[in-house]
Amino acid sequence: MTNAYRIARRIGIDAGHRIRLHGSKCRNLHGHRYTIEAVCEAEHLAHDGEQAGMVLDFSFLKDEMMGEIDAPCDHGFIAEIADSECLAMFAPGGVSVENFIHALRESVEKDGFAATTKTTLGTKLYVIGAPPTAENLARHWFERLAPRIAERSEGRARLAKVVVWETPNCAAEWPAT
Ligand SMILES: Nc1nc2c(c(=O)[nH]1)N=C([C@H](O)[C@H](O)COP(=O)(O)OP(=O)(O)OP(=O)(O)O)CN2
Repeated sequence: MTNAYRIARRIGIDAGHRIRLHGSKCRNLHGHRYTIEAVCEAEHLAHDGEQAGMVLDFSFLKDEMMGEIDAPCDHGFIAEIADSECLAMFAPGGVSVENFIHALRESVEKDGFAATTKTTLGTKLYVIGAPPTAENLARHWFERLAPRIAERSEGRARLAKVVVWETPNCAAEWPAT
């Protein structure tokens, strides 16, 4: 086993979602206080400069988590692109539901997600390509954050995993370690 330093940082967001095909209560529109943890590791600490002695400055890690997760999702609604009944509720006046969902689908196919506030009531909407379970969100946010961590640490650190707690008792992580 290779020795490495590991750091972890958590943020919390509030967001709504539903699990479209769930057989029970999670089909309902509901919300969670999500806790998201990002774990980063490096074989070597920075030798000099403002990050000397660090894998990655905790504040840099927070900046990236806030940009990729908090800004588009906090106090928003996280939906699956296949959940057209749910997405239809967010279509703003003057735009057909078909066109609204088509534009979201194009973004999801191109970028892996769609984020918009051009919705009914200006509600923050974040759309991904899979059901918004803790497992899929952990993988999605891992894929969003990983390149940011590499860049912010000038290649020294890598994202090891993302853990998403949906409730204080239930968590999923990607990748399994
Ligand atoms: N493996 C998964 N199972 C479930 C997920 C998930 O993302 N991954 N999500 C849900 C629902 O979203 C639900 O809101 C959470 O389910 P549950 O644990 O049953 O909710 P509780 O309110 O009972 O949780 P407590 O921690 O006991 O308050 C369902 N399953």
